[in-house]
This record gives sequence, structure tokens and C-alpha cells, in this order.
Amino acid sequence: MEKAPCTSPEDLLPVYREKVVPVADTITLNQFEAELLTRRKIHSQEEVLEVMDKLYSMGPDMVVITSSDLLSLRGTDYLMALGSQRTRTPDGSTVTQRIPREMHKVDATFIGTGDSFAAMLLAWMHKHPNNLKVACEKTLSATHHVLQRTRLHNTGC
Ligand SMILES: Nc1ncnc2c1ncn2[C@@H]1O[C@H](COP(=O)(O)OP(=O)(O)O)[C@@H](O)[C@H]1O
Ligand SMILES: Cc1ncc(COP(=O)(O)O)c(CN)c1O
Repeated sequence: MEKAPCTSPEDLLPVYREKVVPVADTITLNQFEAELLTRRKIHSQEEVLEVMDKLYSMGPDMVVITSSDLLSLRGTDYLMALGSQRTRTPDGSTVTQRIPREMHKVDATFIGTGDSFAAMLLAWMHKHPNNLKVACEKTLSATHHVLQRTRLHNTGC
């Protein structure tokens, strides 16, 4: 999960908030990025849902929090990802599907996992256009395999 300092200049934040997010259909971001965009801190499962609602109110219909280290019920060895999709019913109300998944932490630091996650999610969403659950699960599984293999390649264990 990306921590400060940001890889993007902070003065671009208003551009993301006001120009980019409102025209996005889907956003994938980690907990830190979600906190920055919404100006809210996440300390609990309830708060992550509030932050996701705020992100929906900014425009996208699909929000995927790629990782959070606070929310896993299984402890600090796990990360949580949370996929979520909002659909409008013919009567005008909205239904939100949420797909929380926990993954075992791989004991290493990786760069580019968020980018690779977003690219794989796009590919799996293309293959499974009506099934975010399957797209998220395949993305997480493939990500985990890539990271384990990367670690094995670098450390031999
Ligand atoms: N140390 C890790 N152990 C297990 N999975 C990880 C680890 N780091 C990243 N991932 C995986 O990569 C995905 C994207 O990583 P994340 O840290 O959320 O993105 P970013 O690189 O934007 O901070 C996560 O959903 C998770 O599946
Ligand atoms: C300068 C820079 N470094 C590293 C990364 C990789 O970030 P992440 O680990 O969040 O995918 C990015 C994101 N594209 C970046 O812009």
C-alpha cells in the first residue's frame, strides 16, 4: 500500500478530485489513496464503506479498494481488498454489491502492484463484463501468484 510521500504531486489532488474521478466509470485505489481523495481517515469497516459512498458520490459506479491493512478480521498477516459496484434499478433506487476478500500478506515490498492490479482487473472485466466478483477474484489470485513467484525468484524461499 502506497504511503506518503505521494508518487504524484499533491497539488494534482484537486485535479483528480474535480476532473478525473467524476469522469471515471471504475476506480482502483488503495486505502491511502482513498483517504487522500475523500479527505477522510479509515479506521474501521464502517468507515471504509462511508469512504466508498463518498467516492460513488464523486462519479464512478465501480470502486475497488485494492488493499487495506486495517480491515482484515484475520489479523495483521492479511490484507483486505474490497470490490464494489453500484447499479441503478428501473425504479431509480441504487443497489450496491460488495465483494470483500482477504489475502495473506507476502513478506516483501513490491512496486507497481497497484498498476498491475488495475491492468489485470481491466482484462478480467473485459472477459467477465457482468461479473465483478469473478473479475476481482481472478485478479487477486493472479496478483498473489505473481507476487509469490517474484519473491521466490528474488529470495529463493
Ligand atoms: N505484500 C503483499 N502481500 C500480498 N499481496 C500484496 C502485497 N502487496 C500488494 N499486494 C497485492 O497487490 C494488490 C495491489 O497492491 P496495493 O498495495 O493495494 O497497490 P499499490 O501498489 O497501489 O499500493 C493488492 O490487492 C494485493 O492483492
Ligand atoms: C513514479 C511512480 N513510481 C511507482 C509507481 C508504482 O506505484 P504502485 O506500486 O502503487 O503501483 C507509480 C504508479 N504508476 C509511479 O507513478
